[in-house]
Amino acid sequence: MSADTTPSNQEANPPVDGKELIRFDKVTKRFGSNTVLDDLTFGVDSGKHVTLIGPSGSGKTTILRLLMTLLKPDEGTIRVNGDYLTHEERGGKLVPAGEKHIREVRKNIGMVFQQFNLFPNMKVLRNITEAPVTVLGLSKDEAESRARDLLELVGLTEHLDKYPSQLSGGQQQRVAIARALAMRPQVLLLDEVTSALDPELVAGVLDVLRDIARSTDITMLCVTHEMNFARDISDQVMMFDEGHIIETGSAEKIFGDPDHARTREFLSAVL
Ligand SMILES: Nc1ncnc2c1ncn2[C@@H]1O[C@H](COP(=O)(O)OP(=O)(O)OP(=O)(O)O)[C@@H](O)[C@H]1O
Repeated sequence: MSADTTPSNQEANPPVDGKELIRFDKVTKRFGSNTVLDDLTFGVDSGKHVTLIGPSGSGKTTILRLLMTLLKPDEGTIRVNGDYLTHEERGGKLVPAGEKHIREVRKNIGMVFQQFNLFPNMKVLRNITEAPVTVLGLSKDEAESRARDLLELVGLTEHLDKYPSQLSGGQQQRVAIARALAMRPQVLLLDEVTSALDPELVAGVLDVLRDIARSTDITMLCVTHEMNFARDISDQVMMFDEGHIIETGSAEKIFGDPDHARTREFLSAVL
């Protein structure tokens, strides 16, 4: 990692607003000569539902992948709940984070992908209990009780004994949502979770997510092309274009009366 990615030691115990859960500070991400995120700074408050919108290739998924530590920023820092994702404090100094630190921070973050990524050789119940048992150290009984509650929430109680291949895409995606929530993360990242579904299965998955947004205090970061869904659940919408957030505001503001011409152009193409 280059020196300029290391925050100054003065920032080792940064004053993080009690309500702020996620903070990107001057984050730049490049793939070769392609600068995908350019000196990006933003924060997300705890409990908020934030939707990232913008043209294809504008860097939305890259934000989620950075938060999952599937990618590392070339410059800048990312904090979740005050903890640096890519650095840790050792002997009063901030140094590049080790695997253990990254695993700890990651426990706070759940992600649901476009492809459901379930374990094909495990039944539904085990798909949901596996990580709580192996990563969090829950007993099998505790994990199963948590999984049963979540299966009820996503409307799949009667399918707990099936393999993923015996379920529809929409049902598999609802299992993936339950699996992410079983870790009780503070943040749920949703990356185009309905894009791979047949159109008739989309509504069921979005309804489950609407329910979760309404009934839990989880912080959500959502990349979606489903603009009606975005309008329904979002406390805040961020419009991305070429690696920058060009406009952000309430769903009412962004969908109803955006300031930026690029936002109007984008929305008129997708709405
Ligand atoms: N692993 C990678 N290697 C090289 N380039 C990448 C990689 N991942 C993403 N990119 C590039 O980064 C840019 C931003 O991609 P990203 O997936 O974040 O965009 P997006 O806004 O989510 O787009 P979409 O709406 O199409 O999913 C694109 O130009 C993409 O080709």
